[in-house]
Formats: sequence, C-alpha cells, structure tokens
Amino acid sequence: MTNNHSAKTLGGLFVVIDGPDGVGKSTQIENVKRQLQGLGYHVTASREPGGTSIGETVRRLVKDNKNLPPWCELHLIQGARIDHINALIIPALQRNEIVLLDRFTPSTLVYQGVVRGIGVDEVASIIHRSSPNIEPDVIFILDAQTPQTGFEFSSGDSFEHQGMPIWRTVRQAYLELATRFGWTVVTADRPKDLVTENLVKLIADRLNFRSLSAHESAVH
Ligand SMILES: Nc1ncnc2c1ncn2[C@@H]1O[C@H](COP(=O)(O)OP(=O)(O)O)[C@@H](O)[C@H]1O
Ligand SMILES: Cc1cn([C@H]2C[C@H](O)[C@@H](COP(=O)(O)OP(=O)(O)O)O2)c(=O)[nH]c1=O
Repeated sequence: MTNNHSAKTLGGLFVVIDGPDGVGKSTQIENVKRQLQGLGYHVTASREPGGTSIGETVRRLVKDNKNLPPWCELHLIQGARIDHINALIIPALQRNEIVLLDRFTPSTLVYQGVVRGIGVDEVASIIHRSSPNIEPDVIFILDAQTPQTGFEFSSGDSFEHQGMPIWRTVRQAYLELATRFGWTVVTADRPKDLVTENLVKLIADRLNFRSLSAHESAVH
C-alpha cells in the first residue's frame, strides 16, 4: 500500500459498474450520471483503463494488441490504475463527489486472472500490494444472458475478437467472483431505463447510509 486513503475518510461515494462486454455499462454510466446530476450531486465519471493520459495510452495498447504477454498486460493496467486513483479518483472524492467508474479491479481479476490465466489470487495480491489503499463503496456487476442486441464484437479488440465462447467464460467468472468478493449483481436483461432506475435506487440507499446530501456533494 502506498498511502492510507479510503473512500470513507475521503468523503464522496465511489461506485464501480463492471461486467462483460456489451451488457450496457457505458450506457448506464451516462444515464446514472445524468440522473444523479439531476438530483444535484456532483459526479465524476471515468473508465479503466483510461481517465488520465497514461490510462488512455494503456487503453489503446491493451485493446489493439491481442498478443501482449499476460503479465505485461496486468502491469500496464495496474500501473495506469495507480495513476488514475491518485490523479482523478482521490481528488474527486476529496471534493465530496460521486465517482462513477466504467470497469475497475473486477475486470482485472476476470480478464487477467481468469481469461489470461494468471490466477485470481495472484492478481488480487498484486492489486492489493500496489494500489493506493482505497476501496469502492459499491461494485455493481451488470449481468445479462447474452450481450445486448445493439452490441457487435470488434474484430480488433484483444478479448472481443474471440466472440461468444470467451464472452460466456467472462460472464461465468464475474458471477463466481461476485459471490466470493461481495459484488452486487444487477440484471441488465431489461429495458435501459429500468436498469438505470434500479442502479440509482441502489446508489441512493448508499448515499442515505453515508448521509451524503446533494448539498454536501456540491460543496467544493
Ligand atoms: N438494457 C438495454 N437494452 C437494449 N440495448 C441496450 C441496453 N443497454 C445498452 N444497450 C445497447 O447495447 C449496446 C452496448 O451497450 P454499451 O453500453 O456500449 O455496453 P458496454 O459498455 O457494457 O460494452 C449499445 O448499442 C447500447 O445502446
Ligand atoms: C479495466 C480492465 C479492462 N480490460 C479490458 C477489457 C476490455 O476488453 C477492454 C476495455 O474495453 P471496454 O471497456 O469494453 O471498452 P469498449 O466499450 O470501448 O470496447 O480492456 C482488461 O483486460 N483488464 C482490466 O483490468
């Protein structure tokens, strides 16, 4: 661990939306962000890999290179995450904002730990030892039987080019690890607006629990 921050001492609320490709994560990040802003909250939305110039560079590297050695991929992604946490996530939480992330450590446990074969315990250990000490308040895993109808597998993407067989492995890994790590599985096989409504309600429960009002979130 490199420092002792946690979302609880920083303020704000740290929310992750993760899950397989094409289940509607990006759609929900946008919709949930808009709804929370409508309620008066300040929201920082970001994605992994990404969110900073280092993160966006790593994103291109990982998405464009199908044959990166697994450990190289893991260290690039985790390195970008450290920068993302320090440069973007911690400052937003210090401003009492709601941070909404499209993918975070669950993706690394599933893609590098399971799909690339490094092992979940090994990846969990690397994440634990190298991350700034900050945990999401809640991790949602969007789950659907298949990708949404509008989704098309990209032939250039490092994982998507392998199509449905890998997609099913990824889905299964998210479901199994959700039980182990206490992630909240949210059904995404429904109209977008109903998924958003459910997510906003679950987030509102956490905001009430943390007593974070829109006024406090807006105070910088
Ligand atoms: N609940 C839903 N029902 C039907 N289509 C959806 C739903 N959520 C998202 N989509 C569509 O599915 C496609 C993939 O959604 P996207 O948000 O990009 O997924 P992800 O970020 O998980 O890869 C998009 O065309 C989007 O409009
Ligand atoms: C965050 C993260 C992402 N990834 C992969 C999963 C995805 O294939 C890719 C990110 O792409 P994705 O978020 O699905 O973006 P898009 O909707 O533009 O395709 O990075 C990992 O392998 N490990 C990680 O830790």
